[in-house]
This record gives sequence, C-alpha cells and structure tokens, in this order.
Amino acid sequence: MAHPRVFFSLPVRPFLSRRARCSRLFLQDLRRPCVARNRFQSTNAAAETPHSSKNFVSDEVAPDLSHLDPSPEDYSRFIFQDKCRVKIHAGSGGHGCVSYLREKYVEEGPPNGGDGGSGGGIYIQTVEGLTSLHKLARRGIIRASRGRNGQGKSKGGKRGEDVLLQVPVGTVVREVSRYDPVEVEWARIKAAEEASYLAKEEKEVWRDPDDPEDEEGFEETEEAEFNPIQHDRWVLHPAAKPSDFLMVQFPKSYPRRQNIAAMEPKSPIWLDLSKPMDKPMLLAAGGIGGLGNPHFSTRTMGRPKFASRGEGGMMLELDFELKLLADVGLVGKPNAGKSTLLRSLTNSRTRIGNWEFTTLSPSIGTVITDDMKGRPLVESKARRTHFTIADIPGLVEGAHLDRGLGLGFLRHIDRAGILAFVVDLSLGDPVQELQKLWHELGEYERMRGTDPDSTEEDDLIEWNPFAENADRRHILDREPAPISNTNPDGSLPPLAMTPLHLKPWFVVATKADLENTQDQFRDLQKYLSGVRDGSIEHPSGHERAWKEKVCVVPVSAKRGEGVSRIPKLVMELLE
Ligand SMILES: Nc1nc2c(ncn2[C@@H]2O[C@H](COP(=O)(O)OP(=O)(O)OP(=O)(O)O)[C@@H](O)[C@H]2O)c(=O)[nH]1
Ligand SMILES: [Mg+2]
Repeated sequence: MAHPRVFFSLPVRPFLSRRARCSRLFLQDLRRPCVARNRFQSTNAAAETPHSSKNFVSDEVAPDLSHLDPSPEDYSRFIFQDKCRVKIHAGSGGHGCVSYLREKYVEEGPPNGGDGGSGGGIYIQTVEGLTSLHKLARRGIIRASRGRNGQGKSKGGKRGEDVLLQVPVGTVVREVSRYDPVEVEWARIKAAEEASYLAKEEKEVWRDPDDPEDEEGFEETEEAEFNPIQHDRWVLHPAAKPSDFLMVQFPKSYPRRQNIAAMEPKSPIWLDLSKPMDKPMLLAAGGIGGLGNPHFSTRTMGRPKFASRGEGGMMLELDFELKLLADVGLVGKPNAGKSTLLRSLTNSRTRIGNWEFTTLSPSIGTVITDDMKGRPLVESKARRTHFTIADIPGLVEGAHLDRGLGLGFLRHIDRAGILAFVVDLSLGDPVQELQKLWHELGEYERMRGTDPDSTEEDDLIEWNPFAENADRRHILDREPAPISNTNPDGSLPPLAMTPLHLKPWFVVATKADLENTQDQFRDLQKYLSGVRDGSIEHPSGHERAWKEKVCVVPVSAKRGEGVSRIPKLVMELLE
C-alpha cells in the first residue's frame, strides 16, 4: 500500500487555472514566514549603534505585531539635523618662561625657562551608527584647550587637550572662513619688509655717494626700522617693568607652526567623508608653544630677559552637511505606509497615524543582516552587516513648488543611495501614483538647476591636443571655482548630488492585505517589466536612467508580511 505522504506530495499546479495560480503565488509570497523581526535583527539608529541589539527571535516564536499598528502616541522622537555651521578654534600655544638657575654659590645662574606647551588640535572622524549632525550643531563653537606656559627649571608646559569631532558617514565638510594668526603674522612681516625695502631703494636714489653724512643718516634709519617693539611676540621676566620693552634688544622673530600642521587639509577645506574612518583626521593643529629664554642666549647676551609667546590657534568656520542620509530612502505619498514599513523592517519607533503628514522629519532605522556571530543572514557580495533606511515625509503633488512640507524633504530624497518608492495598492492606479512621484522628483531636479540632461552635454568637451590655446583656456576656465567664494549671504553653493534617475530604485506595493489589490499589483508588475526591458519609457523620462533590476515587492507592512524580500533586494542593489 502506498504511503499516505505520497498523495500529499502530488503536484497541485496543473489542476489550477492560470488566474488562480497567480493569486495563489501572490498570497504565498505574502504569507511566507517573513516578519522582518524574526529574520533580521534591527535597531533604531537614533537610539543605539547597529551592533547593540540583543533580542534575536527565532522563527518558531509567534511574532508580536502590536508595534506595527501602534497608537499615534507610541513613538520616540528622532532628533534630526542634516546641516550645521560650526566655528572651531584650535588651542593657542603656551608662553615660554623667563627664569634663571638659582643655587647656592651661583650668583648669576644661566637661563633655564621651559618652553610653552602646544595648543590642542581639532580632529574629525566618521563613525558608523551616527545618522544626524544635531550633536555637533548644538555645540556651535568648539574650542580645543590652550597649551600651558613653560616653567622654571627647564620644565616644559603641558600640551592642550585635543578635540575629536565625530560625524556620520557621508558628511561633507566645507570651509566658510578662517583666521590663521601665523598666516597673519607672516603677511605683516612681509608687508614690513617690503616697505623697508622700498624705503631703502628710495634713499638709494637720492643718496649722494660722495657725501659721508648721507651714508650715516641712511644706516641710522635702517637700524631703527628693524627694531620694532612687539609686545604680542615676547614675554619679559615677571618682575620686569613695561618700560623694559624699550631697553631690551629683541631678535627677529618669525612665526612657527607645529610639525603636524603639515597634515592639515589644504585650504579651503572641502572633505567628502563617504567612508568610515579607522583613524581621526587632523582639521586644525594647535598653535605651537613659545620658546623659553635659554633659546635666545647668545655670546653677547648670556642671560636673556625675554622668552617668546605661544602662537595663536587657528579659527575655522565650517559647514557640515550630510550628503548621504541613508542607504535607502522611502519615497511615497502621505499615508502610503512608509513609517509602518520602516517599523516592520527595523526597531524604529517612528510615528504612525491614519492621516497625512504623520511624519514631519526624516527618521532612520538600521537593518542588521548578520546574526552577530559573523554569519550573514543575507548572502551578498557587498559584505555589509547592516544598512540604513530613511523614512522621509510624504510627497504631495507640487512639492517642488514648496507645497506640502516644502523643498526641505525633497533634499533628503537626494541624499539616499537607493530609492524605494512606496505605493499604496488600495488607492486607485499605482502606476499613475508612481509616475506622479517620479514627476515631482524630476521637477525638483530641474528647479535646483542640476538637470543632468542640460549639464551632461556641456561637460562633454572635445579634447584636441592640436587645438589653439584659446580652446585650452576654455577647458581650464571650466575647473571648479574656489569654494571660499561664498554667496553674498554667507551660504555655500549647493552640493553636487548623484542625479536621481541614475540611482537604483524599486517599488514597494503596500497594503496588499486589503481586498481587490491584486489587479493593481499585476498592472504595476507589468508596467515595471516593460520599463526594465525598455518597451515602456522610464518614469523619469530620461533615456539613460537606471532600470536594470527594477522590480516590485508586494507587502503588508501592517502585518509584517512580504517585507523579508526587501533586505535581500537592497543588499543586491548595494553590491
Ligand atoms: N491595511 C494596511 N494598512 C496599512 C499598511 N501599512 C500602513 N497601513 C496604515 O496606513 C496608515 C498610514 O500609515 P503610515 O505608516 O503612518 O503612513 P506614512 O506613509 O508614513 O504617512 P506620512 O507619514 O503621513 O507620510 C496607518 O493607519 C497604517 O496603519 C498595510 O500594509 N496594510
Ligand atoms: Mg510616516
């Protein structure tokens, strides 16, 4: 007798009609045991670092879905800032010391003043897990501490404490202005030397070589010019009187820098920190400490009464801007279910409500794609252990004209690596909805003046090595203008972003659990396969737009069904 299992394993497909088979597949796809919380560890990036999640729920445990349909009050506030301007001050150097050895039977001991300590420097480092610049923005002015003064008995001053600025990966740092005391001092010396050279030349012209009096007069003025009193460059012994400045013959003093200043980025600063950094990078070195009086001891002046002051620290005004907000940006109309989708994929506690504009500022969640033991839950070549998703406020028609929540959040879409279009299947034609979303993005791109179609052609300059010089000049003229040229209102020009239509994208069809959504889903699927094979125009209208792996994922975010395909898809696109 045949074993009963044989009957169960008989194929059922051939007996089903094509339509019934399609709907069966659609539902199967949704009902797979695929609640993201079961399969992927996830965290809310605002609250925790990506590796801090502990609860790993196995597939057998029935999922708790209450967090996917919470009351509007059940949310945590995500403080977000994607832009800020900060002033940083490197520490000044400590002053050198004027002191002399005091010992029994040594009447006039040699100088033994210590050197001043160098000021603290300012460093920057990108850190994974940070997603907002609000901590930096809150500080406003950041100062590294000053070096301590040198002391007697040849004791050097202590170094100033350094400051480390931690910023999210994808931050762009641009210089607005700087004040470098060493540079200012060099400019002053150069101006003084030029003036003295000109005066000397003038004298030379009017001098009578046969008149010995004229010669003397010339030398006198030259000496007088080379001994200016520089209170800001020297320190005297504490017991000295101000009038002693007039008595002392100071040597020439040139401003100095610390050796590490060679590692500062070139001025004007423009850093695109798109990768995590394992070491901090120097932004501004602290001022070097002054020299103690033994440095000025000469044959004629064995016990100098002065030491040099420490150099002032540099001041930089910097603009920080997040270029990459998250790996994936959720783009959709208000109430489409973006926040619910983010909650179902991550531990984010973004606000959910059945009305438009529940989300007012971006919120970022992190999806962890390994089991914390080095084993990937999603196979990919990208070797990533996590990726971030940004829930962006809903997009309304005319958003590019500052309608809805304005242009501010269209800017956030610009900053996502991959675009996930969230389309509500229960609201009419999803194809039209998708086209409207693309239309808004296109209009926005055109408005901000970076329409790639217009610039790409300009950028294609024909290079002909035998062309006239004028042509070359034309090419050289096109080099990027120096960024220190801020706009009249002090703002910097907008950052150049990757054109939206060149970014990888996919569609998430939400609310697939509701009745009569299958036909809409099928329409959308057909439309996207047309876009993929080129028979239908890309919704952005650009010919060279990205369309290789365009697909649609049906989900019920509210029930956490179907969402497990998204991490796999994203990892594929991130490769
Ligand atoms: N039936 C069903 N309802 C859903 C689904 N996803 C979201 N919803 C509901 O749709 C409503 C809106 O969801 P949200 O996640 O707040 O929508 P949103 O796109 O973030 O809206 P904004 O923040 O205003 O842009 C809520 O009442 C959700 O419970 C789903 O897959 N199925
Ligand atoms: Mg929302």
